[in-house]
Amino acid sequence: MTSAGAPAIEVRELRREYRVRGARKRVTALDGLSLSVSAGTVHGLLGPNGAGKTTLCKILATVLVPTSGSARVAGFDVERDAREVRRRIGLVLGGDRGLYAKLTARQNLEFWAAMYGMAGGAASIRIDTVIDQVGLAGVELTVERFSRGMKQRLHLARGLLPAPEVLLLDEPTTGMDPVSAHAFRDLVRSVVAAGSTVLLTTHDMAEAEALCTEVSMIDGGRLLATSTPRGLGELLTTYERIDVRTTGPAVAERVRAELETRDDVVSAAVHNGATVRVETQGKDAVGRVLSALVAQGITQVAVTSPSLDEVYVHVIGDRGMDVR
Ligand SMILES: Nc1ncnc2c1ncn2[C@@H]1O[C@H](COP(=O)(O)OP(=O)(O)OP(=O)(O)O)[C@@H](O)[C@H]1O
Repeated sequence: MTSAGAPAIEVRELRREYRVRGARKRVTALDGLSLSVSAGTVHGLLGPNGAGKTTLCKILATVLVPTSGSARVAGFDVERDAREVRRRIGLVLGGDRGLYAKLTARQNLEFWAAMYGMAGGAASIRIDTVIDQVGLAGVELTVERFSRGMKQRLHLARGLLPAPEVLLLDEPTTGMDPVSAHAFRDLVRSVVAAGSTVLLTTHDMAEAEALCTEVSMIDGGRLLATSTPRGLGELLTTYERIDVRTTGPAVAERVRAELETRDDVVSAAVHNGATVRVETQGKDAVGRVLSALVAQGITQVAVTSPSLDEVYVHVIGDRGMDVR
């Protein structure tokens, strides 16, 4: 295993162009991307369609080579040490790709185990373990009769089969119902608790917020920002939000007008007649505004931070959004 705290993934100035058949110009999928993922964490890659997320996963999995730049996984270079990288990763692309419809989950896994060079009793034990881990034990159906969620779990089982140090998950919960997605996230947490590192691409801000230690936002093949989900909110602006409950519209309007004149208040607006929504900005602004409210006898307040989807809209815009 990569030692805790050391980068499990290190990407430097990564560039990947695609030649498009019939067209003269090339598509730049990755445009000088640099990124570092600490071992033992879940790192989210968030970005709209075409941002370059899948291309990055494929390069890290040694399926594609970079046009320029470098990438290391578990300390090994994806080009020079591709074999070493392959022994340490699991790639889960999702969808129907790579699943054998006429086989059961176990038969699919037996096939892949053979592909990984696993054989005999050790392979059988490992298959039992991963089938159990993803909740497919006892399912005798062939894959053609699987739900979307079951297929995703089988994909994950395949990714887990070689007990990877680094697991690359490309939109693993797309199309899953909320219950399956919740169970899937618990499973990812257990994989990380057991010592692996997970890189997860997603359009789903709620997923990134629930699961990721850090999130990188990418767009146009470039890194826009990396931070904790909460830190990204602070990076955008240091604001926090206070919802002030008043006794009625007249009081709400008076409170709004007073707050609006303050330097540490970005905006104050009346919602639903009696609630004033206040956006504050700056260090300790919330504390000062709360003190001013209490001095006026107002104590019904709730303080919240911006959610990741609000940050996403500010940083990237509303392209490719999938806010659930
Ligand atoms: N095989 C290919 N040939 C030509 N262009 C490609 C190829 N694969 C990807 N691209 C282009 O490269 C860019 C990045 O695509 P990529 O699939 O990596 O993005 P993504 O962030 O994973 O998008 P999505 O969320 O839609 O999966 C896009 O402009 C895409 O059209």
